[in-house]
Amino acid sequence: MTILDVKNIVKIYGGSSEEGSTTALGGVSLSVNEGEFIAVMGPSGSGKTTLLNVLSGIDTPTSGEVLIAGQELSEMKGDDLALFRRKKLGFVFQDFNLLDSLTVKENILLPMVLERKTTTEMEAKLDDLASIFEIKSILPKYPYTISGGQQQRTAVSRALVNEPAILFADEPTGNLDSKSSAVIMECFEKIVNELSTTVLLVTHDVFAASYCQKVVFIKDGLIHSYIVKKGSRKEFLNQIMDNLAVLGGKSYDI
Ligand SMILES: Nc1ncnc2c1ncn2[C@@H]1O[C@H](COP(=O)(O)OP(=O)(O)OP(=O)(O)O)[C@@H](O)[C@H]1O
Repeated sequence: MTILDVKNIVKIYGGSSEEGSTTALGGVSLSVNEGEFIAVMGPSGSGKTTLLNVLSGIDTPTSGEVLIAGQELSEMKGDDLALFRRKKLGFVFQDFNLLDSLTVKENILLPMVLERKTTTEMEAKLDDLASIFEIKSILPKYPYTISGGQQQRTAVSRALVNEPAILFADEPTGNLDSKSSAVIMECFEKIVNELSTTVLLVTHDVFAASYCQKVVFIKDGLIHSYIVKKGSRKEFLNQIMDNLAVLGGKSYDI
Protein backbone atom coordinates (compact mmCIF):
# COMPACT_ATOMS: atom_id res chain seq x y z
CA MET A 1 0.00 0.00 0.00
CA THR A 2 1.28 3.47 -0.89
CA ILE A 3 1.67 5.67 2.19
CA LEU A 4 3.33 8.67 0.60
CA ASP A 5 2.56 9.77 -2.93
CA VAL A 6 4.40 12.84 -4.18
CA LYS A 7 3.29 14.15 -7.55
CA ASN A 8 5.40 16.63 -9.49
CA ILE A 9 6.29 18.94 -6.62
CA VAL A 10 7.66 22.33 -7.60
CA LYS A 11 8.85 24.78 -4.96
CA ILE A 12 9.95 28.25 -5.96
CA TYR A 13 11.14 30.63 -3.24
CA GLY A 14 11.05 34.41 -3.62
CA GLY A 15 9.44 36.77 -6.08
CA SER A 16 7.82 35.99 -9.37
CA SER A 17 10.68 37.49 -11.40
CA GLU A 18 13.32 34.98 -12.48
CA GLU A 19 16.22 36.95 -10.93
CA GLY A 20 14.59 37.19 -7.51
CA SER A 21 13.45 33.58 -7.23
CA THR A 22 15.06 30.22 -6.48
CA THR A 23 13.64 26.98 -7.81
CA ALA A 24 14.42 24.62 -4.91
CA LEU A 25 12.38 21.72 -6.34
CA GLY A 26 11.83 21.48 -10.06
CA GLY A 27 9.22 18.68 -10.28
CA VAL A 28 9.77 15.83 -7.85
CA SER A 29 7.65 12.67 -7.91
CA LEU A 30 8.13 9.89 -5.38
CA SER A 31 6.13 7.00 -4.04
CA VAL A 32 6.75 5.29 -0.69
CA ASN A 33 5.05 2.05 0.34
CA GLU A 34 4.02 1.01 3.82
CA GLY A 35 6.98 -0.42 5.72
CA GLU A 36 9.63 1.07 3.42
CA PHE A 37 12.82 2.56 4.83
CA ILE A 38 14.14 5.29 2.55
CA ALA A 39 16.96 7.82 2.68
CA VAL A 40 17.14 10.98 0.63
CA MET A 41 20.67 12.22 -0.09
CA GLY A 42 22.11 14.98 -2.21
CA PRO A 43 24.65 17.78 -2.23
CA SER A 44 24.20 20.90 -0.12
CA GLY A 45 21.50 23.10 -1.62
CA SER A 46 19.99 20.29 -3.69
CA GLY A 47 16.56 20.69 -2.05
CA LYS A 48 16.48 17.97 0.65
CA THR A 49 15.22 20.19 3.49
CA THR A 50 12.71 21.86 1.18
CA LEU A 51 11.42 18.43 0.15
CA LEU A 52 11.12 17.27 3.76
CA ASN A 53 9.32 20.49 4.75
CA VAL A 54 6.85 20.10 1.89
CA LEU A 55 6.26 16.38 2.56
CA SER A 56 5.61 17.02 6.24
CA GLY A 57 3.25 19.97 5.74
CA ILE A 58 5.66 22.50 7.28
CA ASP A 59 5.80 24.34 3.94
CA THR A 60 3.48 24.40 0.94
CA PRO A 61 4.63 23.59 -2.59
CA THR A 62 4.26 26.10 -5.43
CA SER A 63 2.56 23.31 -7.39
CA GLY A 64 2.10 19.56 -7.22
CA GLU A 65 0.46 17.21 -4.75
CA VAL A 66 1.49 15.40 -1.58
CA LEU A 67 -0.78 12.56 -0.49
CA ILE A 68 -0.18 10.86 2.83
CA ALA A 69 -2.30 7.82 3.63
CA GLY A 70 -4.56 8.97 0.79
CA GLN A 71 -5.06 12.52 2.08
CA GLU A 72 -3.92 15.57 0.15
CA LEU A 73 -1.91 17.87 2.43
CA SER A 74 -2.71 21.08 0.55
CA GLU A 75 -6.43 20.50 1.04
CA MET A 76 -5.94 20.76 4.81
CA LYS A 77 -5.51 24.08 6.56
CA GLY A 78 -4.98 25.38 10.09
CA ASP A 79 -6.27 23.10 12.84
CA ASP A 80 -7.06 20.24 10.43
CA LEU A 81 -3.49 20.20 9.17
CA ALA A 82 -2.08 20.47 12.70
CA LEU A 83 -4.28 17.57 13.83
CA PHE A 84 -3.33 15.47 10.81
CA ARG A 85 0.37 16.11 11.46
CA ARG A 86 -0.04 15.18 15.11
CA LYS A 87 -1.95 11.96 14.41
CA LYS A 88 -0.38 10.71 11.19
CA LEU A 89 3.17 12.01 11.07
CA GLY A 90 6.15 11.38 13.30
CA PHE A 91 9.19 13.65 13.40
CA VAL A 92 12.75 13.09 14.53
CA PHE A 93 15.30 15.89 14.41
CA GLN A 94 19.07 16.21 14.57
CA ASP A 95 18.93 18.02 17.93
CA PHE A 96 16.36 15.65 19.55
CA ASN A 97 13.91 18.47 20.53
CA LEU A 98 13.10 16.96 23.94
CA LEU A 99 11.61 19.07 26.73
CA ASP A 100 14.18 19.38 29.50
CA SER A 101 11.54 20.03 32.17
CA LEU A 102 9.91 16.64 31.55
CA THR A 103 11.30 13.18 32.28
CA VAL A 104 12.03 10.70 29.50
CA LYS A 105 8.72 8.95 30.27
CA GLU A 106 6.77 12.24 30.19
CA ASN A 107 8.44 13.30 26.95
CA ILE A 108 7.47 10.02 25.29
CA LEU A 109 3.88 10.13 26.52
CA LEU A 110 3.23 13.79 25.74
CA PRO A 111 1.69 13.17 22.28
CA MET A 112 -0.63 10.54 23.83
CA VAL A 113 -1.70 12.97 26.56
CA LEU A 114 -2.58 15.50 23.85
CA GLU A 115 -4.66 12.76 22.18
CA ARG A 116 -6.38 12.06 25.53
CA LYS A 117 -5.40 8.39 25.52
CA THR A 118 -6.18 6.35 28.62
CA THR A 119 -3.54 5.55 31.25
CA THR A 120 -3.77 1.85 30.35
CA GLU A 121 -3.09 2.60 26.67
CA MET A 122 -0.20 4.88 27.61
CA GLU A 123 1.42 2.38 29.97
CA ALA A 124 1.11 -0.44 27.39
CA LYS A 125 2.63 1.66 24.61
CA LEU A 126 5.39 2.95 26.86
CA ASP A 127 6.26 -0.60 27.87
CA ASP A 128 6.48 -1.76 24.23
CA LEU A 129 8.63 1.14 23.07
CA ALA A 130 10.90 1.16 26.11
CA SER A 131 11.66 -2.52 25.43
CA ILE A 132 12.33 -1.99 21.74
CA PHE A 133 14.60 0.98 22.40
CA GLU A 134 16.15 -0.42 25.59
CA ILE A 135 15.43 2.72 27.61
CA LYS A 136 13.45 1.28 30.55
CA SER A 137 16.11 2.23 33.08
CA ILE A 138 16.19 5.88 32.02
CA LEU A 139 12.42 6.55 31.97
CA PRO A 140 12.50 8.57 35.25
CA LYS A 141 15.53 10.61 34.19
CA TYR A 142 15.63 14.08 32.67
CA PRO A 143 16.97 14.57 29.11
CA TYR A 144 19.98 16.65 30.22
CA THR A 145 21.20 13.75 32.38
CA ILE A 146 21.31 11.12 29.61
CA SER A 147 23.57 10.59 26.58
CA GLY A 148 22.89 11.89 23.07
CA GLY A 149 22.12 8.37 21.87
CA GLN A 150 19.64 7.84 24.71
CA GLN A 151 18.06 11.23 23.94
CA GLN A 152 17.61 10.26 20.30
CA ARG A 153 16.07 6.89 21.25
CA THR A 154 13.68 8.82 23.51
CA ALA A 155 12.85 11.16 20.63
CA VAL A 156 12.17 8.25 18.27
CA SER A 157 9.93 6.60 20.90
CA ARG A 158 8.00 9.85 21.30
CA ALA A 159 7.61 10.10 17.50
CA LEU A 160 6.09 6.61 17.43
CA VAL A 161 3.59 6.67 20.31
CA ASN A 162 0.65 7.70 18.15
CA GLU A 163 1.57 5.10 15.50
CA PRO A 164 2.21 7.53 12.63
CA ALA A 165 1.61 6.55 9.02
CA ILE A 166 5.14 7.74 8.29
CA LEU A 167 8.14 8.83 10.32
CA PHE A 168 10.24 11.68 8.93
CA ALA A 169 13.77 12.03 10.25
CA ASP A 170 15.97 15.03 9.49
CA GLU A 171 19.68 14.14 9.94
CA PRO A 172 18.86 11.83 12.89
CA THR A 173 22.53 10.91 13.40
CA GLY A 174 23.86 14.44 12.88
CA ASN A 175 24.67 14.96 16.56
CA LEU A 176 25.73 11.43 17.43
CA ASP A 177 29.07 9.63 17.57
CA SER A 178 29.52 6.57 15.36
CA LYS A 179 28.55 4.05 18.05
CA SER A 180 25.31 5.88 18.95
CA SER A 181 24.58 6.35 15.24
CA ALA A 182 24.78 2.60 14.73
CA VAL A 183 22.44 2.01 17.68
CA ILE A 184 19.86 4.50 16.44
CA MET A 185 19.97 3.13 12.89
CA GLU A 186 19.49 -0.40 14.26
CA CYS A 187 16.44 0.98 16.12
CA PHE A 188 15.01 2.32 12.86
CA GLU A 189 15.64 -1.08 11.26
CA LYS A 190 13.85 -2.75 14.15
CA ILE A 191 10.72 -0.58 13.93
CA VAL A 192 10.58 -1.06 10.16
CA ASN A 193 10.92 -4.84 10.49
CA GLU A 194 8.87 -5.41 13.64
CA LEU A 195 6.23 -2.66 13.55
CA SER A 196 6.12 -2.11 9.74
CA THR A 197 6.72 1.58 10.35
CA THR A 198 7.45 3.63 7.21
CA VAL A 199 10.57 5.77 7.62
CA LEU A 200 11.93 8.50 5.36
CA LEU A 201 15.14 10.15 6.43
CA VAL A 202 17.21 12.94 4.99
CA THR A 203 20.91 12.61 5.67
CA HIS A 204 24.47 13.49 4.72
CA ASP A 205 25.63 10.41 6.61
CA VAL A 206 26.55 7.55 4.26
CA PHE A 207 26.80 5.12 7.16
CA ALA A 208 23.24 5.98 8.30
CA ALA A 209 21.87 5.75 4.76
CA SER A 210 23.40 2.28 4.34
CA TYR A 211 20.85 0.92 6.85
CA CYS A 212 17.98 1.93 4.56
CA GLN A 213 16.41 -0.28 1.91
CA LYS A 214 16.51 2.42 -0.74
CA VAL A 215 18.42 5.67 -1.27
CA VAL A 216 17.02 8.43 -3.47
CA PHE A 217 19.56 10.97 -4.74
CA ILE A 218 18.50 14.50 -5.51
CA LYS A 219 20.46 17.14 -7.34
CA ASP A 220 19.46 20.69 -8.30
CA GLY A 221 15.91 20.10 -7.10
CA LEU A 222 15.30 16.97 -9.17
CA ILE A 223 15.51 13.26 -8.48
CA HIS A 224 18.75 12.20 -10.10
CA SER A 225 18.67 8.45 -9.40
CA TYR A 226 17.89 5.84 -6.77
CA ILE A 227 19.38 2.55 -5.63
CA VAL A 228 17.85 -0.41 -3.80
CA LYS A 229 19.76 -2.57 -1.33
CA LYS A 230 20.26 -6.09 -2.66
CA GLY A 231 23.29 -7.41 -0.82
CA SER A 232 24.96 -6.60 2.49
CA ARG A 233 24.95 -3.22 4.23
CA LYS A 234 28.67 -2.85 3.48
CA GLU A 235 28.11 -3.40 -0.25
CA PHE A 236 25.25 -0.90 -0.17
CA LEU A 237 27.48 1.65 1.59
CA ASN A 238 30.04 1.36 -1.23
CA GLN A 239 27.29 1.68 -3.81
CA ILE A 240 25.99 4.85 -2.09
CA MET A 241 29.51 6.34 -2.14
CA ASP A 242 29.87 5.57 -5.86
CA ASN A 243 26.56 7.29 -6.56
CA LEU A 244 27.50 10.34 -4.48
CA ALA A 245 30.78 10.61 -6.37
CA VAL A 246 28.80 10.76 -9.62
CA LEU A 247 26.47 13.35 -8.07
CA GLY A 248 29.37 15.63 -7.03
CA GLY A 249 28.94 18.58 -4.64
CA LYS A 250 29.89 18.80 -0.99
CA SER A 251 31.72 15.96 0.71
CA TYR A 252 29.63 13.60 2.83
CA ASP A 253 30.00 12.17 6.32
CA ILE A 254 31.28 8.61 6.12
N1 LIG B 1 13.48 30.18 2.69
C1 LIG B 1 14.19 30.20 1.58
N2 LIG B 1 14.17 31.29 0.78
C2 LIG B 1 14.87 31.33 -0.38
N3 LIG B 1 15.64 30.32 -0.84
C3 LIG B 1 15.70 29.22 -0.09
C4 LIG B 1 14.99 29.09 1.16
N4 LIG B 1 15.25 27.87 1.69
C5 LIG B 1 16.08 27.25 0.82
N5 LIG B 1 16.35 28.05 -0.24
C6 LIG B 1 17.18 27.70 -1.42
O1 LIG B 1 16.62 26.53 -2.02
C7 LIG B 1 17.65 25.64 -2.44
C8 LIG B 1 17.48 24.30 -1.74
O2 LIG B 1 17.73 24.48 -0.34
P1 LIG B 1 17.57 23.30 0.74
O3 LIG B 1 17.81 23.92 2.08
O4 LIG B 1 16.30 22.60 0.51
O5 LIG B 1 18.80 22.35 0.35
P2 LIG B 1 19.46 21.15 1.15
O6 LIG B 1 19.71 20.09 0.14
O7 LIG B 1 18.63 20.80 2.33
O8 LIG B 1 20.84 21.77 1.64
P3 LIG B 1 21.77 21.40 2.92
O9 LIG B 1 22.24 20.00 2.69
O10 LIG B 1 22.88 22.38 2.83
O11 LIG B 1 20.93 21.55 4.15
C9 LIG B 1 18.97 26.35 -2.13
O12 LIG B 1 19.39 27.02 -3.29
C10 LIG B 1 18.60 27.33 -1.03
O13 LIG B 1 19.46 28.44 -1.05
